Amino acid sequence: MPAGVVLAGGRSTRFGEGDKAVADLAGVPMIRRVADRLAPVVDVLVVNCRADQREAVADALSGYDRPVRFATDPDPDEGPMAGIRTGLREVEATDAAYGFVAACDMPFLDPDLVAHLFERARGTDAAVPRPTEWFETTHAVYRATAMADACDAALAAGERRIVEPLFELDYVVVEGEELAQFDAASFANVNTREEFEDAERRLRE
Ligand SMILES: Nc1nc2c(ncn2[C@@H]2O[C@H](COP(=O)(O)OP(=O)(O)OP(=O)(O)O)[C@@H](O)[C@H]2O)c(=O)[nH]1
Ligand SMILES: [Mg+2]
Repeated sequence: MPAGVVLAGGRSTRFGEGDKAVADLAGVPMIRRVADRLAPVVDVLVVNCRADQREAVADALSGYDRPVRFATDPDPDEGPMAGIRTGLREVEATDAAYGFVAACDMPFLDPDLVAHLFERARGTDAAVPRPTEWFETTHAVYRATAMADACDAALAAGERRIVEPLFELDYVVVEGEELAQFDAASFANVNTREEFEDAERRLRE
């Protein structure tokens, strides 16, 4: 019974006016697009956001196909690693052992790739794609307890890079040919207005 975790606790500073999580992207709030792409492959969705975002996010997700649980960081603005920790703690409160963690700004997520990551994570602590030289740590499956514990330790040590807790885990990397069978757009994320408009054009094609 896997879970999805959507990180939405950021301030969208590059985006500018408004919260990109709930911005209307070609007729659908961006976070709803992410949630809809996850619906076929998760049983429950955890949304990590600040308390002041919750009402707008709940609106954006109203009528969603899966149960939605909100998870709010004890302190806001501690960065995405804190969001992963908080989201995965909420996953622990469900009967899911694993969570797929995604940023709220990835409207082209490939559900087949997410399903594949769940499969590859089985028996390990994480399955992380590496389409380039970088690990896609906000597009990865984690064993909830293992990663949440590792994030807590990293945060306590003042570390902010998400690869640091990952490197404490027993993880598999999905790359090369194995990754090539899936849609590379899955990793596309929207930070600026320009990227937002590009995504709109693509969705309207
Ligand atoms: N919980 C939590 N999540 C965060 C934080 N900062 C970023 N995120 C989330 O992490 C993901 C990737 O972050 P960014 O793409 O940088 O988003 P952002 O920080 O809102 O945007 P910028 O202000 O332009 O950097 C997004 O889904 C954000 O919502 C934070 O301080 N706390
Ligand atoms: Mg940021």
